[in-house]
Amino acid sequence: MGTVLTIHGGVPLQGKVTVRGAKNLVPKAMVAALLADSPSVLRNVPEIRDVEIVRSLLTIHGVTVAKDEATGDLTLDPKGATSAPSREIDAHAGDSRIPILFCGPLIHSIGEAFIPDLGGCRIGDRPIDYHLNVLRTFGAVVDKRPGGIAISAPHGLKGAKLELPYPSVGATEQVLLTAVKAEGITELKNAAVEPEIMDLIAILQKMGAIISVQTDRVIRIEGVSHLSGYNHKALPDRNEAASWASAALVTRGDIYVEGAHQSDLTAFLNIYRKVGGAFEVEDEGIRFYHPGGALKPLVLETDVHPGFMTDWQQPLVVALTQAEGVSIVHETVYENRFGFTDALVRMGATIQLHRECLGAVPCRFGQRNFRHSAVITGPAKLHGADIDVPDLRGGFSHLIAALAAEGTSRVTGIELINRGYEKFMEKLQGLGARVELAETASVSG
Ligand SMILES: CC(=O)N[C@H]1[C@@H](OP(=O)(O)OP(=O)(O)OC[C@H]2O[C@@H](n3ccc(=O)[nH]c3=O)[C@H](O)[C@@H]2O)O[C@H](CO)[C@@H](O)[C@@H]1O
Ligand SMILES: C=C(OP(=O)(O)O)C(=O)O
Repeated sequence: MGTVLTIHGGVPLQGKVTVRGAKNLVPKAMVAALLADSPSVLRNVPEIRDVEIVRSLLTIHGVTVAKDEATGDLTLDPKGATSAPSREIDAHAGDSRIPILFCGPLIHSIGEAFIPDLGGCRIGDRPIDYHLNVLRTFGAVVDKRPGGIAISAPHGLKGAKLELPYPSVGATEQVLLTAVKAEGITELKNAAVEPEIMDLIAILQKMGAIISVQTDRVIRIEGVSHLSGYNHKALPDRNEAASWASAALVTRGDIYVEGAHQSDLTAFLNIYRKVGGAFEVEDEGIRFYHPGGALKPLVLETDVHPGFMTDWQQPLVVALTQAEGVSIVHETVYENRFGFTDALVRMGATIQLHRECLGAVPCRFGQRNFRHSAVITGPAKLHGADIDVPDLRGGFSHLIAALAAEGTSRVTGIELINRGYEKFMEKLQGLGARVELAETASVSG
């Protein structure tokens, strides 16, 4: 049995969608609740799979997670925190990237952690060497075991001077979640400063942490011995907002994204305007629309914040297939994030991948045989196809390509999209998309 989504293309998406708390913040805020000695309340929580995974991981570690059915708010009470049965931890292997962030909080609360093998999008190797190196510098002992890693700190966790080789989001969060209760002062150089990290810092500060964000990617943390629960409204999901914005452009539609927050999307909005999209910023959201006429090609590089976020790249590439002329996209964050373009080419797009850095600045992947630059020639007439969703953003980009295409597409593997897009079927239907879900006995991709 499998679920097949049938999409009849050619309908401009029009209407309103609401984005709630960010996938890249909410699960981490839930992990932070483990650091407290009283309950936390998290608001604006989306119904996505990554939240369910972390809820389950917290629950098996003795944290009580209660959901207010009317508001969706979560109350997380860590007072019963304890080791989890390995069988139940193993069941979470391959689920998401968040478990690695349990290391510091679990050591602080119960003295040890067992972290199952990670999941998340397959868009490169996604090693965890930075995470393990910073944990070791704090004094943790890391033991690789079949199915995961065991971590403990027989002599406690102590603040340290650290520098990341690259401003990794997850490794910066690892440092924050560990340093807040480590003994002494931690200084992190080359930290990531994405808005979701700033929101995590806001949460930790509400809990009683002492953290200063200094110039040039330096974060300084003074460890404290106790933290209290927080009450926090998660920042909205800027990546989902950017996805719907691209959907409006690709389908020549008009979508008001309630919850979209201008200052978290500055780099995206500049590119959106340059490619020929229009937007109107309101207090509660942003209206994104295709103003008519031809889209313009451009040259674009993904980067860490405040640059153009890598998770915005895939849906925007679909818009670039409709621009008049040649666009270049240089992916500098992940070495293997253009796999999704194969399906776009099958749908009629002209996209060539190159190993060279086709950007202003050579990146880490230049001489290493990774096809991480894309040349997109438009406008291309897209036609429907059978597609198997490869990953979260790639999958969303396939959906919007199918929505713009002539004819019918059959999409499998859409469960992956639930990991980051809340109620996307309802949202698509609300925007006028002609989509149908069906269960089938045999699925051909
Ligand atoms: C759940 C979550 O928040 N996911 C986001 C997070 O992923 P995530 O935190 O996994 O991404 P990172 O910022 O850590 O990764 C950036 C780069 O650093 C490399 N690296 C990272 C860690 C490490 O130990 N070693 C190493 O080499 C990665 O392979 C990648 O090339 O930030 C990414 C970059 O903004 C986003 O695309 C993801 O949506
Ligand atoms: C890469 C992504 O997520 P994750 O890090 O959870 O795999 C994403 O959200 O596009």
